[in-house]
Amino acid sequence: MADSIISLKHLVKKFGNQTVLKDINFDVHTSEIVGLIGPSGAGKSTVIKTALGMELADGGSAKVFNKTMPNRELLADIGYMAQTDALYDDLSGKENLKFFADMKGLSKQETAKEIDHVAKVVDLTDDLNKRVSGYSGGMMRRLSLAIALLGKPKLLILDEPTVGIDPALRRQIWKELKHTRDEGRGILITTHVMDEAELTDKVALLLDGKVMAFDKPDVLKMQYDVDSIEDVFLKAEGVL
Ligand SMILES: Nc1ncnc2c1ncn2[C@@H]1O[C@H](COP(=O)(O)OP(=O)(O)OP(=O)(O)O)[C@@H](O)[C@H]1O
Repeated sequence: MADSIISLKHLVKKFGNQTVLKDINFDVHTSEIVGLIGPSGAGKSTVIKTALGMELADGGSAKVFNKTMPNRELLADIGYMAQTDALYDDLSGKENLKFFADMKGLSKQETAKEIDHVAKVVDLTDDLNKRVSGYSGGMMRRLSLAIALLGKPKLLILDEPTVGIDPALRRQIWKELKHTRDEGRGILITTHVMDEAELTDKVALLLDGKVMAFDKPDVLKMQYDVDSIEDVFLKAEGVL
């Protein structure tokens, strides 16, 4: 059995009197891409932030690499792409990448090689020397993804990484994610694009503060007796 790299057990998160996460249970293992889907406002980002220790859980436990986050020692092992870009606007794309490579403790030689690679994956090679303030929204998303990929972290946590990215590049990014998975690393990804959910190894469907379904896309389609993950989603929501 592959190692569990994210383990969420009976996780509860409240904001004021709103209980967003009621009882969240699922694991992400090495060599696995887990897709977290659910309606807008269901709590997908909250699951991620609580797992990463950016939000404090009100109950249950969230472990990453068997440790409670935040944990500075694990920084280099996790590539996190948030839903909103946290970039330095006054710096160029390359300077941003250098800054984050430094934070992750990459050597100078590794940094140059990695920047070259991640820039190619997100198709930003020709724009690396432009200041981020002049980037389009999609370019900023791509730079954020490139930063998350830096240094081949053992775990990637990506919150809506392909928003604003066109289909050809999206395909290229998924190729890289599968390659990452095949190298024995793990990925937790949220998406609104149901075609992308089909590409994951397991889908966690978040509804009413709980994971209503968690299994391989094909198994879920069989269970719900439908042909697509989109229809699984709609049936679970009671729309179909
Ligand atoms: N810091 C916060 N303070 C108060 N409420 C919050 C906070 N963060 C999230 N929420 C609330 O928790 C709920 C879940 O938000 P979250 O961003 O996790 O949903 P999501 O599934 O990621 O949504 P989307 O798909 O639209 O990004 C929402 O009702 C949101 O308003």
